[in-house]
Amino acid sequence: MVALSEILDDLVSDVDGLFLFTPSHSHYERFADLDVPTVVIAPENTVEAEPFVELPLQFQNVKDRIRFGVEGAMEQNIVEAGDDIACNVGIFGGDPDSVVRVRVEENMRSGIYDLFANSRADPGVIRDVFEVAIELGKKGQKGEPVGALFIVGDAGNVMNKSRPLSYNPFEKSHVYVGDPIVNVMLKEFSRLDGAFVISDSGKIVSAYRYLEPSAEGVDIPKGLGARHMAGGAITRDTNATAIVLSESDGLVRAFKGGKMILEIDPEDY
Ligand SMILES: Nc1ncnc2c1ncn2[C@@H]1O[C@H](COP(=O)(O)OP(=O)(O)OP(=O)(O)O)[C@@H](O)[C@H]1O
Ligand SMILES: [Mn+2]
Repeated sequence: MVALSEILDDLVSDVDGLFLFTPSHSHYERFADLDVPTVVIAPENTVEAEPFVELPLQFQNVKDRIRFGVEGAMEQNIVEAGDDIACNVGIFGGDPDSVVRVRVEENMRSGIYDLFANSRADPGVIRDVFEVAIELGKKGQKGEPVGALFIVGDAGNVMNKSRPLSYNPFEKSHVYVGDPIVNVMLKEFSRLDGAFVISDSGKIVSAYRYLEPSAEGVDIPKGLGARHMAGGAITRDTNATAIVLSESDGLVRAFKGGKMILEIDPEDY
């Protein structure tokens, strides 16, 4: 007879680190005297862990969640290419229920961490816009699916590469994304054409912008239409990040540097 734990031991043997995703206090404490470095990846550092990587969204796709943690830890020089790590994540529900062994490699970088942490706009602004797009994707506009295009950061350059489709309802206002009232306004205006332009600090600069970026060298998945092309392309032409809700498939996608970085289904959030 062989004990199961002996065989599964391979999964964690000789790892260079343990990544704990959103552990409870008691779960975290069990690893206090561990002989390998422990990194906590969570929305908030409630366990006061060091090192810690802040998770802006509870990515439902486990690969996205792990990539975010690994890329964040690479950025903080906690791990490097060639390291093997064990990731303790919760797949069904919040509590960690699984162990995934990952070899850290430079070419596994998807840009998911960079998208939130190192965009022109503040990380909180990127997260707030994601939240609006997710909410809009879940509920639609009066029950009907709706699309929306948010161009976040580097607003001066974005304005220079776009033109108004209609009068700008945000012309003289000083309103910021993340404010619940503003989120209601964004949802209301999403029924109409064009893009929202949002500044680095989250100020809504304009609605109804028709983007006119050069689409040269833009690498976006086939099958996506003009909204996604324009959103993707403006992120190559400027330092903005684009967050796009598709009316046709209901997914939220993010583009940076002319590339699609992340794709999520609002129904999972
Ligand atoms: N260059 C652009 N700038 C701003 N908005 C645009 C631009 N091109 C298209 N749109 C907006 O996107 C809407 C949908 O266009 P289209 O169906 O071609 O895009 P799509 O990428 O297929 O998006 P969806 O998945 O939502 O259908 C248009 O009605 C328009 O409001
Ligand atoms: Mn379409």
